[in-house]
Amino acid sequence: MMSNLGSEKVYSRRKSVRVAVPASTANLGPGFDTLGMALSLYSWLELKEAEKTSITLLGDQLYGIPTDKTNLIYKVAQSVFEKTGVSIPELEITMYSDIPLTRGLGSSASALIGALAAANALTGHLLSDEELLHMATAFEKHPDNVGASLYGGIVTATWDGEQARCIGIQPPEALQALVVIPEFQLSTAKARDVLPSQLSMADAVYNISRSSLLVAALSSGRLDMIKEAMQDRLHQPYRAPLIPGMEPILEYAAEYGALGIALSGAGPTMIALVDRHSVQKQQLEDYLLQTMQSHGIEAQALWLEPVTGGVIYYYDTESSSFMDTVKGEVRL
Ligand SMILES: Nc1ncnc2c1ncn2[C@@H]1O[C@H](COP(=O)(O)OP(=O)(O)O)[C@@H](O)[C@H]1O
Ligand SMILES: N[C@@H](CCOP(=O)(O)O)C(=O)O
Repeated sequence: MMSNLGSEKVYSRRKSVRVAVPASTANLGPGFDTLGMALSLYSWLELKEAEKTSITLLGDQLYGIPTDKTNLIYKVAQSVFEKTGVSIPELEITMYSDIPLTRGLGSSASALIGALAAANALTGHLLSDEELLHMATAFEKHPDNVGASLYGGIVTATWDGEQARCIGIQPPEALQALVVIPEFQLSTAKARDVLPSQLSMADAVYNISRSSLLVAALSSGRLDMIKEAMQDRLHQPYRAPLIPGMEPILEYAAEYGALGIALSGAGPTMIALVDRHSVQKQQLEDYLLQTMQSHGIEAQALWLEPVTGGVIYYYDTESSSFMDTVKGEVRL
C-alpha cells in the first residue's frame, strides 16, 4: 500500500506536527462505499501540545466549525491518545482547508485522517496506518474517502464494522478529473437518507459488474471502458432529484469529452474523468457549467489531479509559520 511512512523508521514523540491531507472522491459511480480516489485539493492541520486548548480556523472553507472541545479534530485526536495510552489533554489546533464542506469531496474524511495522523505523529507513530484506517472508518462508517485520503491514489476498500481492508491502484497517467462544485451544500447524511434499504438482484448484478470492470479498467489503463464501467443503479438514481442538472449531465457528458461521469461521493459535486490529452476539455467544462446554470445552479469548475500520495507529514516546523507550510508546494 502506498504510504509516506517508511515502515522500518523509528519515530519519537513530538510536541508539534503539521499534516496536509488530500480531498477525495468516493464511489466513482458504481463503487458505492468501496471505491475512492485522492484529489489534488488539500486541508492542512497543525497539532501542538499546549497548556490550554485553542482552535484556530483559517481561510473561508471552515465557517461554522466549532472551536471548543466539541470540535471533531480535538475529539478524534483524544481517541488516538486514549488508544495509545499517551496523555495530551490540551492542544493548540490550527486548520486551513481548500476542500469545500458538504459538497462530496470528502472534507469530513480529510479532517478525520488529518486528526488521526497528526495525533499519532505526536505519540511517535504508535499506531500503524492500518489501525488509523480502522479508526477513521469507524467514525466515517464507510472506508472509501478515508482510505483515499490516508493512502492516496485510487483505493478499493471494504468495512465489516470493525476492520477496513484496502488495496490501492495507481491512477493511469492520462487520467485527470474535472469537478463541478455547486454553490449549495448537501450533507452526506441527507444524501444517504434517500437511499432504498433493498435492491433488486438485477440492480445488484448491474453494479457489481460495473464496479469490477472499473477496477480492471483503471488498473490496466483501459480508458475506453470507463464510460460503461462508471454506470450505477445503486445510489445515483435516488440522489438525482436532490441535484438539479445531474440527470442530463450523467446522460450526455461523454458526448462532450468525458471518459466517464459520476456524482462525487454523496454530491452535489459532479466529477468527470478526462483524458488529459483530450482536445474537448474546454467544451466539457462549458457543458457542465451551462447545464447546471440552466437548472438554476451556480457552480465552480476545478481541474484536479489524482494524487498518488496520501497524508504528508511536516516535522521540525518551529522556524516556519503554519501558513508558510500551506502556501508551500504540495508534492503530488
Ligand atoms: N476541518 C474540519 N473540522 C471539523 N469538522 C469538519 C471539518 N471538515 C469537515 N467537517 C465536518 O464534516 C461535515 C461535512 O461532512 P459530509 O457531510 O460528509 O460532507 P463532505 O465530507 O462530502 O464534505 C461538516 O459539516 C463538518 O461537520
Ligand atoms: N460512499 C459515500 C461517500 C460519501 O462521500 P462524501 O464526500 O459526500 O462525504 C456515499 O456515497 O454516501
